[in-house]
Amino acid sequence: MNAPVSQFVPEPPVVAIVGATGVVGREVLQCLEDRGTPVASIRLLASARSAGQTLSFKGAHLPVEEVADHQFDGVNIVFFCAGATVSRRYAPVAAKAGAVVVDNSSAFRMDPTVPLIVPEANGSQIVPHAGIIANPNCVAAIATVVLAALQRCWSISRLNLVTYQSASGGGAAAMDELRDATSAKLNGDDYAPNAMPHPYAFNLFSHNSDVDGETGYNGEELKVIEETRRILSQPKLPIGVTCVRVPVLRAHSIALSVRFDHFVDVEQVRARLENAPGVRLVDDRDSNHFPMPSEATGEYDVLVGRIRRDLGDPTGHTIAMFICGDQLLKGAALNAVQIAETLLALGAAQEAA
Ligand SMILES: NC(=O)C1=CN([C@@H]2O[C@H](COP(=O)(O)OP(=O)(O)OC[C@H]3O[C@@H](n4cnc5c(N)ncnc54)[C@H](OP(=O)(O)O)[C@@H]3O)[C@@H](O)[C@H]2O)C=CC1
Ligand SMILES: N[C@@H](CC(=O)OP(=O)(O)O)C(=O)O
Repeated sequence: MNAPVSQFVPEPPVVAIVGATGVVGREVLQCLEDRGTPVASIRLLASARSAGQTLSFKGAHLPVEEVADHQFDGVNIVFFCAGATVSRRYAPVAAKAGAVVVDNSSAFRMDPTVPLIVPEANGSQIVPHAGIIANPNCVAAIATVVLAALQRCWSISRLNLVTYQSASGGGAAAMDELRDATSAKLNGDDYAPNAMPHPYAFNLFSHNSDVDGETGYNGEELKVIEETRRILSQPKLPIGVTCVRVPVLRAHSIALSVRFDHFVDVEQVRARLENAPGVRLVDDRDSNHFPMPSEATGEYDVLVGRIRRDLGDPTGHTIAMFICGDQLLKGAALNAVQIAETLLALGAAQEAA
């Protein structure tokens, strides 16, 4: 699939966001502004439904236009945030026009010619002239920030994850549904689920992706397994995972058990994570204060705590922990912007050489 563009990304680049009106697209725009990422100009693209709207960037009101092939002419970096179907249709067009594509969808993540990147884990795999770079599934992205830090010290032999995924993982429509269904329930009104398959207010349910009839795993779980293996470069790593949708508006949580090849001291794990890039320790046993979605929301770092030996493994080789990350940021927009910033740094280094 990948036909790498030949030139380096210039600084400041011309940027486009496809799906700019969605929850991820809006966060990409906000991240670019908040981080002061160099940008020459920005083209905001979405479906015909949103053409004519405006979004604000650094105090200016920028128009949203309908995506079309010609919109990628002269663009250096395109963030795709509009789902796999749109990425499959337009990402090759953008790459062919000379842009580097940072794709938030699942369309190309398992294509061996497309790098699948979490900068803290495998950022060194970013090549300055890649045509398409894939941004992972949000659970895989958040988990691998923590796992890569551990993997650099100790070899990992097995993983088990249980997720508690927020409405924001389902996009703007799922967030609206959680708000509206909760308000209806509190008012004693009926509410028919629409964006989600089950009642969302004061309830939780197995992740809303399709279930594979043979394995019993749903699509989200299979993505977490495949993508985590790929990012960690451990293609056969045994991983068990159960993904659950919970009535939290924003930020995903993960109960994670990591089995190592040998005995690892809990304090060493804590010390390692305390100094890991993109990670913040929230691990206060005395006050029972551990990671929570309410405290992860809006944060760039992944919060980690409840670090303890997993008593379910009689060998003592397994460490359990609890993680919360704002998946609209580290699981999507922030990760994508970090990839773009790395491309700019590589281009600048090349120019200086
Ligand atoms: N939400 C999350 O936590 C994460 C999401 N992702 C990925 O990011 C992508 C976007 O998700 P999210 O922001 O949550 O979704 P939203 O539903 O909030 O937004 C979807 C966006 O895509 C646009 N869009 C839809 N159809 C088309 C089309 N035919 N042509 C052009 N634009 C279109 C919409 O535009 P319009 O307003 O005009 O309808 C809107 O801007 C998906 O690929 C998702 O898998 C990845 C990691 C995490
Ligand atoms: N992982 C998101 C859904 C999503 O956007 O997944 P992906 O980017 O892997 O298609 C969720 O919470 O449901």
